[in-house]
Amino acid sequence: RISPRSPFARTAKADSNLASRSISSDGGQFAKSSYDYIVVGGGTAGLTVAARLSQTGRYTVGVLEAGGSGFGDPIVDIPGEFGADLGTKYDWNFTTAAGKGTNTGVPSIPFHRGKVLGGSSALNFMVWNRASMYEYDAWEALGNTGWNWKSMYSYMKKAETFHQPSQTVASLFGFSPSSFDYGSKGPVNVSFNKYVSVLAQKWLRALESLGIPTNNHPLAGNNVGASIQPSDINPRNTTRSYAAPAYLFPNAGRENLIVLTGALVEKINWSPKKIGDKVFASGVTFLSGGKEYTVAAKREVIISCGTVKTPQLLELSGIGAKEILSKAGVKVVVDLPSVGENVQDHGQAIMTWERNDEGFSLDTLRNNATFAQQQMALYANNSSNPPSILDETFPAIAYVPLSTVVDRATAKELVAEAAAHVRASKAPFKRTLEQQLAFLQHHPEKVSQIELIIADEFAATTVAPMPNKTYVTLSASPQHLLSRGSVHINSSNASHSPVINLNSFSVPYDVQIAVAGLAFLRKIAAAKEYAAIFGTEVAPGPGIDLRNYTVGAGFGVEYHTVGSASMIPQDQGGVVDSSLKVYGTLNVRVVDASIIPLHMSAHPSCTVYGIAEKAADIILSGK
Ligand SMILES: Cc1cc2nc3c(=O)[nH]c(=O)nc-3n(C[C@H](O)[C@H](O)[C@H](O)COP(=O)(O)OP(=O)(O)OC[C@H]3O[C@@H](n4cnc5c(N)ncnc54)[C@H](O)[C@@H]3O)c2cc1C
Repeated sequence: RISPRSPFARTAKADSNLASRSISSDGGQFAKSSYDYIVVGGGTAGLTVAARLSQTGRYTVGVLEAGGSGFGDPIVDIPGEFGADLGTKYDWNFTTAAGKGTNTGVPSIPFHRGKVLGGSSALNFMVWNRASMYEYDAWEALGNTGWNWKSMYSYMKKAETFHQPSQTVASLFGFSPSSFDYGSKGPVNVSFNKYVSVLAQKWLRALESLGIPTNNHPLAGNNVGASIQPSDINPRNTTRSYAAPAYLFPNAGRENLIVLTGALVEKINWSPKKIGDKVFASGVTFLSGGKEYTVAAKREVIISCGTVKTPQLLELSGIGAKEILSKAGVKVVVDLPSVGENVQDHGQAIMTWERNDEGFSLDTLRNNATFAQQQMALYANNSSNPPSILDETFPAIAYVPLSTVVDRATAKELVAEAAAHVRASKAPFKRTLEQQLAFLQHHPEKVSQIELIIADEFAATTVAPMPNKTYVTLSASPQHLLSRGSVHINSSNASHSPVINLNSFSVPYDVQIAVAGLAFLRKIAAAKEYAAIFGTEVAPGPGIDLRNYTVGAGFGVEYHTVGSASMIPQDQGGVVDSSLKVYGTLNVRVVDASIIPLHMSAHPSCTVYGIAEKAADIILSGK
């Protein structure tokens, strides 16, 4: 199935690039060469760093990706199909561990990660945004010179090309973006939805009526307030602009960039030579077509497997806590106890209502086959008048401080509770908690604690949608949980999933924030702008205890996992240094969302591209 508007459906050049030897599934052929850089994982960060390293022409780059290509598949390409590729062959289909200890009762949930060229950028919901400047500056304050807002802003801009919305779209949203806030020459296309739902049209006014100011520059270093946000969508053909079409397909003809799909890397191989007590990677071992191969790296091995598989690969290669490795039967190469620790995600609690208005929503695609066909025809024609509902994602978002969702006295009590937790914490990551506390104490109105989103569809997990009904969903997502989770191996087999312990609500403070956010959603539902739209609340529904719902049946996360190979000084619990080199190694780096030491109030993909852009410059500068 090829999407009617696949970015490359009609370009002979791209087809010949794809057919060229640059992208293949022939493991034997791939292993015949050695590469200056081997990049493990052809996902968001992996394809970015591979494209930039090969761009110079000086180096050969070999990328090993476990998944295949989603090239032209409508469930990947069509924005309004977001979510349709979850649970498919493009997904690792992990499951989280059920909560234990103080987290008891939090259920195990499906945990999605991309297993496809482009990785999770092919699966995500295309929200394109950045956190506040304070949150990036906190990475530098943790001991990472040069990792600050100024630098990250320029690298995030380097990754993107911004497209202005049409006048009609801008006036429907009630918002005119400034192109100065964005980049103009990068591979990822960033634009505003062409289809503007009635919910999004009323968003800014509804939130203003609740005291949340409109922010017209949410991607320029201050994200607090209600805003209309862009998505990583190519407006020329309204297709997802993700790492594969942005960084790989246009460069797939490069002789020095070779990509192997269907290749599961099992471990890093070590040279017998050491320098001091540091080990040197000679290459990797991988499985392809049922056979095992080794391939040599002349300069470096770069791990870009994402927050779940990166710590797994490090541990399978002998880098990790010796107790965990020994238990799984893996020989210790570098005893680095922080691998797989410091895992952070954004929690997510949602409320769904039946709609009283007669309008369409994304639910109508499910309810009405004629409507679905009409919308697909509009989509295939790239119609802008009227636009197709399949052009829609999630433009209406707000980032808010604690003072929005609780009164001043409660906010003060919550900050005191957070401070007590941080003071008592003995975790090696105490400094990350202290930085987090500084957000609450020193920048209470400038660093957002909760994200609010409105969605034009049913999204509840505790009940099923009724046929022929349409729905509206609101979500509240705590952005700075104090809880920390882990990802570790319990087997030496690379095909087995690691144990994902999100541990999301193990600190009572986190539960209170999530519940306060959830309760605030009812205020949005009651805003006069939405009076004609919001009907009966179907989830959680009247009478359901919000706390039990948040940590029980309604538990969810935003799949924004970071931190499992944190960039922090080694004596404070780090896995990589500020040049992204793994401690104890001479030539292994991690380049992906795992290195983020402290979570931010943003959807991470824009930041991950920025990290990979910066990493390429660090590597090329010889650091
Ligand atoms: C459902 C969902 C919704 C999301 N929504 C948004 C959103 O709207 N906006 C946003 O900004 N972010 C969103 N995110 C998060 C964002 O997509 C990720 O943070 C980001 O893409 C992670 O990039 P990465 O490079 O770290 O990992 P990935 O992009 O996941 O790349 C890792 C790659 O490594 C490969 N790999 C792993 N192990 C191996 C191995 N052993 N051998 C070979 N290959 C391997 C994988 O198959 C994958 O291709 C969402 C994520 C999900 C899952």
